[in-house]
Amino acid sequence: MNYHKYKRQYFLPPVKCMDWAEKDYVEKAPVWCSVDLRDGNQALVIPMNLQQKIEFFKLLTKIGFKEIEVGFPAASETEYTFIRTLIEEKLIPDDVTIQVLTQAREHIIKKTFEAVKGAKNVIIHVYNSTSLAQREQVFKKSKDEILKIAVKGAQLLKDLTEQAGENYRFEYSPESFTGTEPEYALEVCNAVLDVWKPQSDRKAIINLPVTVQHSMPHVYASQVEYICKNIKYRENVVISLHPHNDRGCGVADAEMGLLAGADRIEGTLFGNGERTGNADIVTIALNMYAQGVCPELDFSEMTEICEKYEGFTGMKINERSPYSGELVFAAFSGSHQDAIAKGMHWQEEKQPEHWTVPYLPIDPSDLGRNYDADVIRINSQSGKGGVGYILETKFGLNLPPKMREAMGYTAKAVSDHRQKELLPEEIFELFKKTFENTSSPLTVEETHFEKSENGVVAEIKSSFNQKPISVKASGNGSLNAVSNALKKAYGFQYEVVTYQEHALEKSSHARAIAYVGIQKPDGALAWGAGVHEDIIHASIDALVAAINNR
Ligand SMILES: CC(=O)SCCNC(=O)CCNC(=O)[C@H](O)C(C)(C)COP(=O)(O)OP(=O)(O)OC[C@H]1O[C@@H](n2cnc3c(N)ncnc32)[C@H](O)[C@@H]1OP(=O)(O)O
Ligand SMILES: CC(C)C(=O)C(=O)O
Ligand SMILES: [Mg+2]
Repeated sequence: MNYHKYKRQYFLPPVKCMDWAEKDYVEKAPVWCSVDLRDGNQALVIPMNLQQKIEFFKLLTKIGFKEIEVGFPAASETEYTFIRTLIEEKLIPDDVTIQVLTQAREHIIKKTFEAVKGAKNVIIHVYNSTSLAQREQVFKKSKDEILKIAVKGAQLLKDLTEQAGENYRFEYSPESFTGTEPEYALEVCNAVLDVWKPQSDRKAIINLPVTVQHSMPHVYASQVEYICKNIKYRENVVISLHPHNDRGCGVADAEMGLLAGADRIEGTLFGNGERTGNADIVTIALNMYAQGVCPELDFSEMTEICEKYEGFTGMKINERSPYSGELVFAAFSGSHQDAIAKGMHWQEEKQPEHWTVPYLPIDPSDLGRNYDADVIRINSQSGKGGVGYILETKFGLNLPPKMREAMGYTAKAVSDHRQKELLPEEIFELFKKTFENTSSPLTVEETHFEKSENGVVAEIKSSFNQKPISVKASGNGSLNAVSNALKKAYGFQYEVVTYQEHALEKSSHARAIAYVGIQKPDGALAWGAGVHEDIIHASIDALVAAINNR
């Protein structure tokens, strides 16, 4: 591959800007602006239709966005009609500002103003490209000429707003900022601001787009910090970021840009957007949330948000997409399941107010996700912790620790053999099939007990490999007496080393489950379980099943 073909296309600020490095997390939510609805930015193969856009807009307001870029009205009839519909049908909540994008060209700006007539809160966003590549190759204009395009556009926005007697807010983007010399981008932005003369009650937005990502995030942070420190009217200017994701660093650019002093983020749900997408607002917001900072957006109904988003856009959320993907809370590997199950118990008992459960950066239930379905999932990588957790939480079975281990290996082997995940019901069936076998080769058909001086005498009718036998033996309890009778009848050699029981249901007719572990002369363990309303019956079934499992 011919890497000589490429060179770095970004420019560092003329002075070192590193204050961002002193901060380690984003301390407060930025102003969020969703750019999910502008077709040019979304680059969907089939752009959304009017109804889908309206529903998407409603979803965005429900999540809590207060600024929403609703389109580029001069770009297409659908975008124009959508904006008109929002306004004419009064679908814009009073506390939501719509934003519209326009090139710095007179007829396009005029069409944009027509589109927003009658709207209460509007941001008119004007842009032109300032990068070296675009100046040389596309516009074929000098720095001064490019600056004049921006200033002319800014002036027209101001004039048309005054003529309309409106109070629209303005945004300017030096498009391709990341390929622009920072001092030149600053000069252009300052020239635009000199036209607008922003006030505290009508701040201007200067948006620094990562139109194409050319550098590591810390370079962008330095560029942003340079603009923040040197822009005129800083107190009346909102510094906004619009990172795309070409190097896979859209979220990192947004976060580091905020550390560098920015106030606002333009991005999209799940990082959709042209080419590799925009900064993913879901991730940025929930990264904050996971560090105890209120993101001021509500993703508590994530499953519904995902379904709607996929329906509107026709895009698919990747299973590994942070916080939202189907698999992002799933733990398959045994040690992780073990740690999560223990962590959740610890959380409940010791620290309900703070979440530190291993492997789960946030509590899945905060996003409406379900522990049973989403977290502990069983395949060949799973172990006793996960299998035990499923049996306990879904089916009320609290296995002795060593039996959990045996069940864990059984489930793992089946999953490995079938090369598929085992669902909770399949695990339960496997448990019953493996540990509740009271029919072959040993069966116990009848038991009678009498109290004796030292305990109990059991008389049993049983058969082993279809050979029936009746035998009597004593023991210190019923199970011990039956066990002694079976040893006497068939010469079995084992010791009962574990016996555990618990109720399965809460009613007065509750069935009980008994677990029996026996140890063979070679030290190996075998396990059985029995379920019955009578606990003695349950324990004998468990013993028989353990013997059958030797
Ligand atoms: C990174 C971004 O997301 S930028 C925004 C992306 N675009 C959108 O979202 C909307 C989609 N765009 C469109 O549909 C079309 O470009 C339209 C409707 C806006 C304009 O269409 P047209 O005028 O027919 O064509 P086109 O955009 O190719 O025009 C190019 C001309 O505009 C000039 N131009 C391009 N951008 C700008 C700008 N921001 N400001 C001023 N002039 C510009 C070009 O230099 C070129 O000039 P020339 O005719 O002298 O060569
Ligand atoms: C119009 C601008 C902000 C844009 O979408 C980009 O540069 O990516
Ligand atoms: Mg963009």
